[in-house]
Amino acid sequence: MYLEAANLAARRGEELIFEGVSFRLESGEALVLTGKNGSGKSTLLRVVAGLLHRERGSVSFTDSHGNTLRRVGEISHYLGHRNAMKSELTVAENLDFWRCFLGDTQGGSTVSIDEAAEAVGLAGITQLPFGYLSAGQQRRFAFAKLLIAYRPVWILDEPTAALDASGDRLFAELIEAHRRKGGIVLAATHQPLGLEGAQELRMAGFSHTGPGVWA
Ligand SMILES: Nc1ncnc2c1ncn2[C@@H]1O[C@H](COP(=O)(O)OP(=O)(O)OP(=O)(O)O)[C@@H](O)[C@H]1O
Repeated sequence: MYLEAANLAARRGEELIFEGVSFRLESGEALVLTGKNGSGKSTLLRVVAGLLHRERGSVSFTDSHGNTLRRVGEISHYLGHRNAMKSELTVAENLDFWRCFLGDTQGGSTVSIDEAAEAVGLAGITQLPFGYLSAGQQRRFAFAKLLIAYRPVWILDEPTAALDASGDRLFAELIEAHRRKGGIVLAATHQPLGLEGAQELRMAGFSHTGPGVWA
């Protein structure tokens, strides 16, 4: 499997945010987007996920023969700045909603809601309303969403925001486990995620971004 972006450009309002962005990730690979506030990391993630219109270029998910498998939005998890959970529903109700909504994509394994809670270090509190939880606990359960429905591509925007040191390590281990099973990861971050052999794409805003942006 390959996740490929070719010559992408995106606009927010009247402004061209970046252009000429290309990358190609194979099963098991990770690409980390870095760069200052406003440099376009979230915009690029949302364009790849199909949540924002692209000005130019293409995004594809293909097999080794170049055949398009599915649209990227259908085979990816997108974890944005916001957790996309309802405060008044319990954690279990939120995760159950997401599992039904996302369905399952062939080719991988999933875990139960209780197992996902345990995997993010929060077993036993899934009956609490999501809104009762601390910011770090909420982020952990937002991440649990990635474990209950299989998607080969994980698109993560500041995944470790609000986490303590043990949460950082936990998320890194979960991401690495996903990669070992052939998953692909695209993540924006301001702090090192500690991902083995990850490539880096430094976003520099429109004036500097071009085909030679690989660090
Ligand atoms: N809805 C919007 N309408 C217009 N401009 C926007 C909108 N959202 C973002 N922008 C602009 O797009 C540019 C890139 O924003 P983006 O959120 O992609 O940056 P970022 O690198 O993810 O920043 P941060 O590190 O702060 O999260 C910024 O200049 C921002 O002001």
